[in-house]
Amino acid sequence: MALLCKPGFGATTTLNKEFVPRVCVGSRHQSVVGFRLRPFSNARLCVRATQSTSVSTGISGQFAIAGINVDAGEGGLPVVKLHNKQKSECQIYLHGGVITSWKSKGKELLHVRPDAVFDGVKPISGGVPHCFPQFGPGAIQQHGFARNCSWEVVATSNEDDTPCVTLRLVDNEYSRAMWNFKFVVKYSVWLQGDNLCTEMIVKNVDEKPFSFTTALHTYFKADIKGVTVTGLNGLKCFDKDPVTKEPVQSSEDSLSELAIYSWVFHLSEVVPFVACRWSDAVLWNPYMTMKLYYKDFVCVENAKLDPVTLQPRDSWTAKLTISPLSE
Ligand SMILES: O=P(O)(O)OC[C@H]1O[C@@H](O)[C@H](O)[C@@H](O)[C@@H]1O
Repeated sequence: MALLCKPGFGATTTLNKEFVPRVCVGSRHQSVVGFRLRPFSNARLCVRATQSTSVSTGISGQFAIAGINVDAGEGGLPVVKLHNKQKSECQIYLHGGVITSWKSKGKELLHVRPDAVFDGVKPISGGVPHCFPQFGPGAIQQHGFARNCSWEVVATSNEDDTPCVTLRLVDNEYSRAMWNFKFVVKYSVWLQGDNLCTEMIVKNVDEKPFSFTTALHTYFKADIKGVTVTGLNGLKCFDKDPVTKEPVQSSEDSLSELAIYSWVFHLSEVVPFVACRWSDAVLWNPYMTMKLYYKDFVCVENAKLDPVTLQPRDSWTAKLTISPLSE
């Protein structure tokens, strides 16, 4: 299943037959997909995103401070761990700059695929991987190279029990061989109360313009038999499910709040939402192409699918806050 949703593009839905997996959005697809999809009011995870025009992270400080540790993780790869007094925790691997774990009050909310490799070469499949500078297939490798490059820590802070780390990725020989541009991406991850927050800033430090597409390809832990994703109503959808026979959505609206209802999240209450630079959403589950383990997660991805063009010295910023909603 792959469903790409964009705000404000009119009333039609385009179906693309190239891809095998299936769509599961709400109960309308019940008969197509062959499993039951139902919302659970006591089980909700809200994905919200906020817009920012600022290019400053406002973060400074030493690396090893209270609330922030670095360890050797799987495969001996360096992993940064954040925790706060509200019992939120997360882990970010420098390989790929990927958040592999986010726990709220002891409950894991992200999913790392069982076939994920931690060899420092291939991308780590799961958690919150980057797709940059290309989302999906295209001129360079699928989902770009940022997810299999080594990011560096450039700042840490922990003010008001808000542990934060800022990672940086800059062009190198490997990236320039595929995508011949000089760039800097800064990616900050922090825990604010129960929320997991990120800010991504892409800066053009070249002398020529460049364009990119990008996404945070988030894998949420979920029992696929009991999951519903809401917030996609009214968006134009590009549906890669060859089985779907009719448009998935029909009217115009804007991408606002996305919420995931699943057995796994024993959570409730909606969090307010503000529109974002992550203007698009991608809903994906591999279904039978990964038949051993498609049941345990749903990807709800925050994306920018229309290319962003940056002139020299310009930057682009997008923020995301993911809020578990307590009972
Ligand atoms: O398998 P990858 O490269 O990690 O990407 C995961 C999936 O990402 C989705 O967004 C794509 O629609 C799929 O085609 C792809 O398989």
